[in-house]
Amino acid sequence: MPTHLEGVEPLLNVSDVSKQFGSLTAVDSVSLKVYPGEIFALLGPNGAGKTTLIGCISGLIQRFSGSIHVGGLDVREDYPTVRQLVGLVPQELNFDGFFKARQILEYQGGFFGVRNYRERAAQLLEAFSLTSKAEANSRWLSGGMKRRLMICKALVHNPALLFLDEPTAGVDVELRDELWAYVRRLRESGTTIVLTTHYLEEAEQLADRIGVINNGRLLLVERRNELLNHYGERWLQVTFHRRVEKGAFADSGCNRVESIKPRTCRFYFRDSTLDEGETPEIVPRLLKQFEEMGLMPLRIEGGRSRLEDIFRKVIGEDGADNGGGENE
Ligand SMILES: Nc1ncnc2c1ncn2[C@@H]1O[C@H](COP(=O)(O)OP(=O)(O)OP(=O)(O)O)[C@@H](O)[C@H]1O
Repeated sequence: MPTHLEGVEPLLNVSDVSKQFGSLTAVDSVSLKVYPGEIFALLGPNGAGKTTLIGCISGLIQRFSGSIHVGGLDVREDYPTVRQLVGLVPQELNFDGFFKARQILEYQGGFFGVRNYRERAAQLLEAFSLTSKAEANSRWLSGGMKRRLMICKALVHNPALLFLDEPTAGVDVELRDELWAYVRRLRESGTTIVLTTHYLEEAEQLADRIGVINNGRLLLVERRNELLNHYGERWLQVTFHRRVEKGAFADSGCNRVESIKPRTCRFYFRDSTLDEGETPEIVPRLLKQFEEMGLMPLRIEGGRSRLEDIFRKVIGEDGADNGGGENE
């Protein structure tokens, strides 16, 4: 459990859930807790089991083993109540393009028994900058507007927990940034969000915690910064005034050293500083070593591994554990 959430009841509690499709195990013994107010990203390659897991949680899939509770209620035994707590934005369009944007939201409100469904629809159209399109046939909306309308539709009944399945799949950079801004605003207004994504940058930008899923198994769940620090490395790339072999740095104390060019080496090290601006303690030691070796650094650049590198590492380790190696 994240330390800042100790004592807080999880909004979503998935316990040892498995789902088979014939001989295929799409979700394999997954346990997961999501706490109120979080953005949780479920990260995994195609076919990892993300959509199936969301289907089990949101009630679309009823036959699975294990248990799932939302707000303390069992998703199968208390389905009608749980359905009111959950909103789902699927990957594909889920409205009839011949209805107007306003109608889609009002009908959805009616379906969920929202008393003031007209006001609610108008409020959502306003919040998602769709008021001017309220009376437009939804099939004529732009791709970004359609995505926003799908989010509105999932929010009509004011769910506590919102699932976004691949919210920015196939959208351009501008629209992606716009959708991210909406997701952040939703969280600020108190909605707990679980999103699935292939886009590592999306998880890196939005999520408080990240779960990595592969072949139906949840391989790890960590706070974003901890994940970066645990699996990630920082590096320092130094261009010297003369050629130098990476072997010359065997005693540098780094995890590894790479030769980038004849005069340029990259030094990788683990670092526990969370703050990007902090200088890791190995840096002054390296600089001293360069001086002792008579090496003059002409150019120094720094960076840290991105979530993408980490994802490859975790999935690669999983492949190795399973005797695979496809991802290595
Ligand atoms: N109704 C179904 N019948 C049979 N197999 C299914 C069914 N739904 C999903 N699967 C299989 O279960 C596995 C997990 O699929 P799922 O859609 O959950 O993956 P995903 O992580 O959401 O993938 P993507 O990122 O491509 O959407 C896949 O091998 C898929 O083919």
